[in-house]
Amino acid sequence: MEHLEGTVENIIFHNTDNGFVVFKLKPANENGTVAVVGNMLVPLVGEQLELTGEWAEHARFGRQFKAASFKKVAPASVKGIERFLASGAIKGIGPAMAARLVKQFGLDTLKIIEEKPKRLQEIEGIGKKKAEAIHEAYSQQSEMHEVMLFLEMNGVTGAYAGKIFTQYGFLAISVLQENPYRLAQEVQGIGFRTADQIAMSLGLERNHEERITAGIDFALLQISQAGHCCVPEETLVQEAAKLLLVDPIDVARHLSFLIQESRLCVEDFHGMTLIYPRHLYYAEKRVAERLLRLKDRATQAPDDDLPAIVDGWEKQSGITLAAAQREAVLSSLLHGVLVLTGGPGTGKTTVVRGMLDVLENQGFKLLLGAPTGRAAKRLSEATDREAMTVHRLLESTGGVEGAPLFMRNENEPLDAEVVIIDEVSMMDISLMNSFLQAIPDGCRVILVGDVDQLPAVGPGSVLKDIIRSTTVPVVRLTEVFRQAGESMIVMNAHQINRGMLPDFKSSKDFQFLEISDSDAVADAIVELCHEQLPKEGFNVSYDVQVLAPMHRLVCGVENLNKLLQQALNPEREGKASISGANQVLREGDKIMQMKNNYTKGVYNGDIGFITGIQNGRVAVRYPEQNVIYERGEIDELHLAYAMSVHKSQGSEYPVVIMPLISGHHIMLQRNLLYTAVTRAKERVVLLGSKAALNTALSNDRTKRRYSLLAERLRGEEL
Ligand SMILES: Nc1ncnc2c1ncn2[C@@H]1O[C@H](COP(=O)(O)OP(=O)(O)OP(=O)(O)O)[C@@H](O)[C@H]1O
Repeated sequence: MEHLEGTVENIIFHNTDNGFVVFKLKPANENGTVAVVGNMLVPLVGEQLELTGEWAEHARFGRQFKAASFKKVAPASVKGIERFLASGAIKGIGPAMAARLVKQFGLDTLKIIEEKPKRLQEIEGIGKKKAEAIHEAYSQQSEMHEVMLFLEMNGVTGAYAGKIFTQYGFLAISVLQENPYRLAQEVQGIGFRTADQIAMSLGLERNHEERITAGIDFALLQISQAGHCCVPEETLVQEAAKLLLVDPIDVARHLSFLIQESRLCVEDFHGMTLIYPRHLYYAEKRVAERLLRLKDRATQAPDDDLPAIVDGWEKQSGITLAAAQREAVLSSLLHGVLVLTGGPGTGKTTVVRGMLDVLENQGFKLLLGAPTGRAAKRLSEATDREAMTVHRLLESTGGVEGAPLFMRNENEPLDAEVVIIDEVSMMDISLMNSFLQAIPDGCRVILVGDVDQLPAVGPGSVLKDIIRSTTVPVVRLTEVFRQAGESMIVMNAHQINRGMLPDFKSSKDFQFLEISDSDAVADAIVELCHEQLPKEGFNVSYDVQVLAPMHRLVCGVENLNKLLQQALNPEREGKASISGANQVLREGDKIMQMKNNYTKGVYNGDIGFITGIQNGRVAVRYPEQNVIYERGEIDELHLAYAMSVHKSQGSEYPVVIMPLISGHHIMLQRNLLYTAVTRAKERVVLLGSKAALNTALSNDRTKRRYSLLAERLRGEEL
């Protein structure tokens, strides 16, 4: 790290969203100026700064100083003070007035403005009112700078300082002194680790109770991000102690306190103490309560000869239902809650169509939904009826990640007598809770999904737990109705689901390209996308999806995206681009929205294309709408030439390409491969080693997620 001291000459560029600023600095004891870049509150012209950072060579702008942190030095010379005041920093003082002020008060000018504003009236043109106004404006400026200085001194640099100041304004110092961990809860973009770093530099004790609380919260957050609703007490204590570097006994003691205060929830189950974050505890409990209530409350169908209704439908549609399929349609007429599960080609769609027809015939008002836009679209196409995302169904009105706001809830329930949701394996416990709260008593709920798919990204294994509980009617379709010749993908998906080697020989619809070296696998994927598939008539942007088991390594999502971007949408004169976290986004790129943004109406997993980039703003075209992202929001976007299998859930693509390499062994699981393969409609190309394929096939130890939904549904003593 190097130091640089000097006076700010002028501001060249300033981005208000992320605090990025470029300015010219005149170094002390040197002629000329240098360019400084960094993330910080915009300095004032004439201000003297002490910067720490490093010199760098910019391809277009040449040598510049990249400032990591800065410290303000009060202008020490009369000239410095005059420049500072002349810069317009203080409302009411321009260059002429600045000159008069320093002429009169010299080095004491700032002190007089601050402490003896009455004396300002000694200057011609300054009356009582104006003197007060100058004093006021200066105090405000200095207060802000005091906050910035305080943050700087405590190791909070650039963008963070800006965010903290934006959130708390002049209260920032007291918030930080009281409980710096509030930042993790209240300031977007600041997590536990940053807040902890600030707290440590403020001298907070390792064992401080706010620190331990924050550590426990963070450990719980990580655990829920791994898919669990709750966690055994010992695991939580160990995790938090490791994170905080404190004695587990202290964590355990504090945990008991948090439970006593009802800030966390607890459940004892077979001698095991399970800890829940409050929202997940209530979500799980209410999902169970609601399902049990709705189960037996369905309004009866007007006709009572139910088998005759199904017979009538078979005749009219020309389809003879298999026994399980028939049972499913009948059950939809009988029960308040019904689960329909089965793999590809087992007739789920056929059965749903049957259910819709018979229920509609009985006069029931129906609604259809699915957790993602893509899945809703497919459901709508397959049933010739309107289908919406669950978020739209519930009339999402914003809110933030983890705390969405829905217009539809127990007070304002959905106007429906039957609601059918497809791809339910993707619904986490929170969304299921919001959904069930909006179902009026008497309304039927039909949950359709493939329980062998990967579970939801969010916490819980709702579909699996409901089935496991055996308290809700479940129809499981196992017979495959597609012929081998008709679809090798479906046949092979079932082979994979049974842990058996797929058939790669019979059709080019399902290929395995054996390549042992990871770099060669990555190259082959690019070649397929860039050369071969387009030659065969595929539109790679729309028809082909590369899925990877992991983010890391040569064949991980990140690297494949870089390689594919280079090949499919290379840099070109006149094509605008913008740098984000670990990626460059370019006009024409295929991108994915990475989290639910309720305000913009774009959701985790939505795919779009960048249509323009201007002044740090990115325009994206989604199938349903165009959306503008401000500079500070572009981290919500990620290149999507390649994506993780998890993110592909609920979508289907003509062609799926997936690397299978040993380096990804921790992620190679049967349900991951099964989920990937079942995304494809026309062709699957797997590339990699047989060993990796075998690992994926044989590993069916899908990690059990901690949840007590099944037990609650069974009414077990907890
Ligand atoms: N009882 C049946 N008799 C004859 N054909 C059937 C029957 N049930 C389903 N099929 C046929 O089997 C194929 C798969 O059915 P369907 O699309 O309903 O299954 P699915 O479970 O929704 O599959 P996917 O998830 O792959 O779309 C379709 O061509 C359908 O017409």
